Amino acid sequence: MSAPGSTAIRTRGLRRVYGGTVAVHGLDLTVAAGEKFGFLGPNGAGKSTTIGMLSTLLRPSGGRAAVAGADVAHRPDEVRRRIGVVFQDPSTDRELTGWQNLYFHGRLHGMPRREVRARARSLLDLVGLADRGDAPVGSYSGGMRRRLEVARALMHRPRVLFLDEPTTGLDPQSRSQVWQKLHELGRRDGVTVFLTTHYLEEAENCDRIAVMDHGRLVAQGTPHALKSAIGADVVHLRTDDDRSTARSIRERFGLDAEATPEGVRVGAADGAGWVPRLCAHLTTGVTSVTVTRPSLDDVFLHHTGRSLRNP
Ligand SMILES: Nc1ncnc2c1ncn2[C@@H]1O[C@H](COP(=O)(O)OP(=O)(O)OP(=O)(O)O)[C@@H](O)[C@H]1O
Repeated sequence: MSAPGSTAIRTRGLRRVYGGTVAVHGLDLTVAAGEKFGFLGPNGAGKSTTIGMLSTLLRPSGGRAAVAGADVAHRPDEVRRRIGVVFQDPSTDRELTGWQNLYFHGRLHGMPRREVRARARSLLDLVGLADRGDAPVGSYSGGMRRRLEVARALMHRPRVLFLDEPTTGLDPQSRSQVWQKLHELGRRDGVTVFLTTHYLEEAENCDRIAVMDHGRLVAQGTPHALKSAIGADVVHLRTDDDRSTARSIRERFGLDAEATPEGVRVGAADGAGWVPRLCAHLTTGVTSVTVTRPSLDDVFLHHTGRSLRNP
């Protein structure tokens, strides 16, 4: 549990070079405690390298990073005690039961037996595996194994959870189950979640997003702000009198409104927020309103030239 308003992750000029390749160029990132932070980028952008440095598996070539209050280069053991990590490839032991996987992880972290038992049961319950805890992991589905990995990463009560593509390869139902559990965790324990993903709906679920390309940060903000920044929403209206409605919108709001054969078309920065104000102003009858927003895929395409779905 972290104090509200505190910083969970802070990097300044963080850099990693592999031989002649600069994988991460001077990254400046600040993630608040309790945030769900999405780290997006095309293949090879430097996401895994960044997670590797933040989780102390890779030594930075330059710059600084502090995670859960400890410096990754100077106090890596402290960082490790305070974080949980779920990697792209499953790493739970298939021969052991779900409960045993959690138990051994807790013991490895020096937790007392009694606490480990109670915590393992409660986490199995949290991730919806209470009735399968005594079955070997080899008998689990992909989604169940993923949820077990999240539970295991949480055993030692980390303050920051790193998830590298936590739901890749899962069906939509398992993905939404994993997400539901992550939301519950955020609400219950205030754990900071830092994740990479290629799924739009997962990115939408984040409080804030950073987009990385070629080792550099190219955009960051809330999903809403990022979408608003790349262009206006389009508001379509069907009215009793499209011409006079379009004129009235232009005069009253100074927006680009046009009467078309399909109705009135208006460009507005925050369409959904503007429509109530519009309705309060209009004297003509409105029969329908549609607001079309730029998607996060549009944001990704705008900043990286590639689609998030097909990086
Ligand atoms: N061990 C390594 N040795 C040399 N180059 C590496 C190594 N690991 C990564 N790189 C290079 O560093 C850059 C960043 O790779 P990284 O794996 O961090 O990207 P990523 O955004 O996580 O990509 P993906 O979405 O494919 O996992 C790439 O150019 C990659 O080829």
